[in-house]
Amino acid sequence: MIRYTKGHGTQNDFVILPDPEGALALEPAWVAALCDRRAGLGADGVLRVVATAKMPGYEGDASLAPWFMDYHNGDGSIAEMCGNGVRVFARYLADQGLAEPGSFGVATRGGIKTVRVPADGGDVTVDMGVPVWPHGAARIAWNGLEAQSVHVDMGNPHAVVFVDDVAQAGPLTAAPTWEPVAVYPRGVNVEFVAPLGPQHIAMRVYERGVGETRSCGTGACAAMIAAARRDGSRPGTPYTVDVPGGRLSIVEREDGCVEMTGPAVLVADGELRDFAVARG
Ligand SMILES: N[C@@H](CCC[C@H](N)C(=O)O)C(=O)O
Repeated sequence: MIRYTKGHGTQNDFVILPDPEGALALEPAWVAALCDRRAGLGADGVLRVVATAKMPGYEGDASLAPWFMDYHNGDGSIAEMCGNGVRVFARYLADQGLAEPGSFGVATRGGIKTVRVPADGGDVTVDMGVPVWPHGAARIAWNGLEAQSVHVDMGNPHAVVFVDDVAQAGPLTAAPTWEPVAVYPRGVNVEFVAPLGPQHIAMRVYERGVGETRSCGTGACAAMIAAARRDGSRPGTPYTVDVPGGRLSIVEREDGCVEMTGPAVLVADGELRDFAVARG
């Protein structure tokens, strides 16, 4: 039996799989079956909890971040970073006694992220590092519409499209396309961003490897950076990003790092049966 915990950050939901020895082989089809909302547990992605020292290919200093967040999208593909995921992962480590509440490092494919987990169960903050902006631009097409995007790299790629109202994005049931194709050789997450007030934006997202989700932490940071550049805001100016699943507070610090704060909730613990059999 494989133990799991289910959690979410602003309704971007994850199955957390503790695997300290790195013994589980997460085949893409198995991950996709687990994340299937009818035949599986259902989730936007999987967070495997592996001791950093046991993570093949990881070359960083495991003493700085003893736990590695092995993130997989709901379709089984692997992404470099997940901003909501790392906050939920940090909550899990503190909840399980694998890390002391307070400030600690989490190893990810996008480098070590420093998180702050309050002991009282309050919102979790993550230092997302320095965004790369602008990193090219593309013409995004979706639902018969087209617009120019701003590319912001948060460790993973984001195309931010400004609209007057996020409802204009329409039903995001199919992946947006882009031209020139070479701008995003590994695919891209597309954020639709509309103003709500001073330093306050709304965002909907079509996530690479998932589809439309209720929130995306790296996407919210990319949206905030694109909006702050467009507004001419100075570092240190806090922004509020409303997503369908809740609210995130984001600030670009004076040192250039982006800090994101929001809820990180654990909702259930359980044991998995054999999904290969259950699905067949
Ligand atoms: N939901 C995540 C982002 C997950 C990865 C993304 N779909 C990608 O493929 O880059 C977040 O909260 O950042």
